[in-house]
Order: sequence, then structure tokens, then C-alpha cells
Amino acid sequence: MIEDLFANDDSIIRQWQEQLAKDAVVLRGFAYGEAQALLQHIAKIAEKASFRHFVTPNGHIMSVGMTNCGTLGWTSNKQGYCYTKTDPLSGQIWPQMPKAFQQIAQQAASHAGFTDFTPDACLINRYHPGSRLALHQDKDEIDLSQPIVSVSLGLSATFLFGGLQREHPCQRVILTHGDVIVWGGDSRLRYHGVLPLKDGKVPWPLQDSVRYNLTFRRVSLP
Ligand SMILES: O=C(O)CCC(=O)C(=O)O
Ligand SMILES: [Fe+2]
Repeated sequence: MIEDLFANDDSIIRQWQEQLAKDAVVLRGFAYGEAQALLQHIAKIAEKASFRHFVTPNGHIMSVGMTNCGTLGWTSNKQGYCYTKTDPLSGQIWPQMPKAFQQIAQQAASHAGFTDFTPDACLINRYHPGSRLALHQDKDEIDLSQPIVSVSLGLSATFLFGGLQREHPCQRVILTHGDVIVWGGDSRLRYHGVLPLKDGKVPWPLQDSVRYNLTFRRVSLP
């Protein structure tokens, strides 16, 4: 009864955890309280390093818009995938990783049992309805001892979380505004992807039909 009273009250942050596999967990609502600040930082970063659609090595234009912050940024072109210190569009170094980004990433990682996570790269993904991310492994990082921390903001998405082989079955996980997934250790190289984004209710303070995802990585060895 009491719960029903608060069911539609967005000022109450509900947080819980769901274990997906060994060393992989969804932290529901973990970034909800920081969401507005994170979105403001994304807008500032995009003023310096705008969202763009990378071409994959096989010539496909990605439907997800991407940019980066941190000392290294993930890029793709016909030659392959790599991390660069500068933005190939501007020739400038990538925007600094905001403190608020580092904090939420470190807190989420340590909540999931990975202490001392020190990300040096944050890939920022922007999805519009219809955008998708094919099943892949995050394996361009030299340091695979640290986890991936992935923060979802905006429209809900269906995240596919598979096994260590592409053919392994995938769990379908609905990720909503403020959810965080952490995967590392034995799960670090699990395949994952995002189904084509559906339009839906856009959470405050966003106005457009959009989903952002912050993916924090440790690329280089400490
Ligand atoms: O958008 C997501 O939830 C996943 C993003 C992802 O897998 C990546 O950037 O490598
Ligand atoms: Fe990924």
C-alpha cells in the first residue's frame, strides 16, 4: 500500500542489483540522481567533439552517433578500430573526462566489486529510434583486467548480453534511465549489443527521443 503511494513519485530513487553472470551486474537506478548533471556534461562535450557516425572496416556506417572524452577515444574507420589521443574530426585532444563521470564510474565499479577502477576513456553513444549496435566484444583495450562500466540515460533500450562466443544465447535486459551495467573479470569479453531503439516516453529533463550511453573503459596499462 505504502509502495503504491510512491509508485509515481520520481523524487524517490529506487536502486537494486541484478546479477547477470559471474562478474556482471546491473545496478538499477544507480546513476538516476546524477542523470541531469551527466546530460549537461554530454552537451558540453558535444560542443567540442561533436557526435559523428563512424564507418566500420567493412564500409558500414554506424547508426549510433559517437563521441568521446578522456585521454583516449575510440574511433573506427576503414582501416580498423583503435583508440586515439586526438579527435580525428578536429585534430584536438578529446575533451577531458568530467569529475562527475569519473566518480559515477568508480562508484559503480566498486559497488560491483571492482575497486580501483581508473577509466582513461569514455565512449559516448547517442541512439535515436531505429539505431542499433550489433553484437560485439569490447576488446580493443590493452588492459582487460579492469571492467566496463556502462551508464544508460534517456529512452529505454533492450541490451543483449551474451557469452564468450558469438553463437551463445543472449539475455535480454531492458535498460532504463539511470541504470548502470558493470562487466569484468570472467565476463569481460562477453558479447553484447543493443536492439534497434524503440520510441517511447522520454524521461525528464530530455525532450527529444534519444538514448545516451556512457561506456567507461581502462584502455592503457597503468
Ligand atoms: O549502448 C549500450 O548500452 C552499449 C554500448 C557498447 O556496447 C559499446 O559502446 O561498446
Ligand atoms: Fe560494447
